[in-house]
Amino acid sequence: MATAINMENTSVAHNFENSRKPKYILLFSGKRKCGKDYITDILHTRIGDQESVIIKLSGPIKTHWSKTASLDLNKLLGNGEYKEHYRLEMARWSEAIRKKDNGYFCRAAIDMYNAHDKPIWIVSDARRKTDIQWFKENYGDACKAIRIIASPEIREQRGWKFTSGIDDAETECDLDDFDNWDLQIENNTNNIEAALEQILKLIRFNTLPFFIQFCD
Ligand SMILES: Nc1ncnc2c1ncn2[C@@H]1O[C@H](COP(=O)(O)OP(=O)(O)OP(=O)(O)O)[C@@H](O)[C@H]1O
Repeated sequence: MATAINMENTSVAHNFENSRKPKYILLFSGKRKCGKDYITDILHTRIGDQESVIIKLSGPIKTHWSKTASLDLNKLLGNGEYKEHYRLEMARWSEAIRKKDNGYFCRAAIDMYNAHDKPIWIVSDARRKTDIQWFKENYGDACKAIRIIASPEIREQRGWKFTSGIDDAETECDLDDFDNWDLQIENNTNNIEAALEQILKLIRFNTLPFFIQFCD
């Protein structure tokens, strides 16, 4: 699903201090090809564009890095040699930034997807404990951590193939032993209605008009 991206705004979260707090932040995580994009796209459609926005924490990394290192952003966004050539360097660069400031890419992504005035943020790719920690430190109980689980067989049917260096990397494994999920949902079948219902229940989203549901 196309999500509005502010490609021009590659500076980090100037608006952050003044931004309104969202009512809910749904932090999705799960192994590759478990269906994070699939479920969050449908959820976003169900809740609506006025009330929700999808935030990809990986979104700003390439834009920021291409600026910093004076590289061709379009080539980095593609699937060719160019991206592969710079992959490791980019990973090192982003890791160094994260070590200094674990909220850097979270704030940049919030800005990039123009999330500030949407009450529900759907973060589709939490990968590290520090991602969840940063949101919880800044937004408290508004945050709900959701783990999507699919069996290895189903993930393979969806195109996953174990790749050393990716599937055994920190980005893929850091949340494997996280034990504070607000919700864990299975996504092994084509029917995701029950899963959607559980997620919507978590944020008490129902068919009442939006302004009534979210009045304090
Ligand atoms: N419940 C489902 N029913 C039908 N197709 C699904 C379902 N869940 C996921 N898929 C399909 O499986 C594939 C992988 O899903 P998706 O891209 O959402 O996974 P992901 O977790 O975001 O993967 P990655 O971590 O690699 O980005 C997609 O083609 C998607 O349409």
